[in-house]
Amino acid sequence: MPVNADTDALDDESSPDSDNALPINELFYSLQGEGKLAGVPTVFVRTSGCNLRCWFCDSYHTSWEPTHAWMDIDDIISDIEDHDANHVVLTGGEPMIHDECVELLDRLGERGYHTTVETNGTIYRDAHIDLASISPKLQSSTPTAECDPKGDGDWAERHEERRIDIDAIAEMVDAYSSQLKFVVTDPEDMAEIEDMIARIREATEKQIQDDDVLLMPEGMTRDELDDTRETVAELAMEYGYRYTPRLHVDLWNDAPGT
Ligand SMILES: C[S@@+](CC[C@H](N)C(=O)[O-])C[C@H]1O[C@@H](n2cnc3c(N)ncnc32)[C@H](O)[C@@H]1O
Ligand SMILES: Nc1nc2[nH]cc(C(=O)O)c2c(=O)[nH]1
Ligand code: SF4
Ligand SMILES: [Mg+2]
Repeated sequence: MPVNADTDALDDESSPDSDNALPINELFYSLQGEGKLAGVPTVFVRTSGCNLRCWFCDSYHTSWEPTHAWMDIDDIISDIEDHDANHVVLTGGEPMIHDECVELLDRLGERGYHTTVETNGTIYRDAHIDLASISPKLQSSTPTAECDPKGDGDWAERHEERRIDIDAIAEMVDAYSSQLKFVVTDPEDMAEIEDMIARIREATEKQIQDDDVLLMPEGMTRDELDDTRETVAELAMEYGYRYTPRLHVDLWNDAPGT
């Protein structure tokens, strides 16, 4: 049976038919919308289940109310191969909570795919990863009662305890090419970002360049991004970090499968 690193991660009691399966919320072909590879045609594999609960999570049905079908790794690879792309993004939810993501990534690597993993940086795994796209979660992501989409703040304490593991982030930075992609909700986030980058730099053997650090405006829809993107672009110029758009939101708003 697949083992999840976190028992809160999957609320659904359904179980897979085989040992080599992952809970998949969606699999689709689009353009990479975020980060250094924005614009590259990519197949997205979205696992279900997360060890955190950001109030703003744009993938609500992988975290707050996880839904999925179990898919054998063979079938996931076969669906990926139906698309004419050599980039694959493994995302979620939090893909690294699942042991089986290692086999999927290694098999994609053997087939010559470029793999990006979108991760919150709390769990390190040794796997074929061409780009670790690490998005450490700031205090402003915590689902307090005022912003919790379920309205009760029940997850605030667990989220706060788990959201940062500097050693896990440093291990990823040492092992893989990486980018650090911070969701910015407000200029006040910058102090925490600066502090976190200093702590990660101290913990790694690698040089983290300023343009490996990306600021991404918070916003699930074009309207929401209209309120945040310019401020975040100006913060990127002020601090010398890189700005990343949310190209898929600019192009397709919050349409499913984009
Ligand atoms: C849904 S998460 C899945 C991967 C992993 N759990 C993580 O958080 O990095 C994919 C990416 O979307 C970002 N994200 C989620 N909700 C967002 C929002 N409302 N605005 C901007 N970025 C968001 C995350 O920070 C992450 O970089
Ligand atoms: N087009 C597109 N690009 C993305 N890059 C990271 C995404 C994610 O949800 O992890 C994402 C996504 O959901 N869509
Ligand atoms: S860590 Fe990622 S998937 Fe989990 S709640 Fe936050 S944004 Fe959503
Ligand atoms: Mg997304």
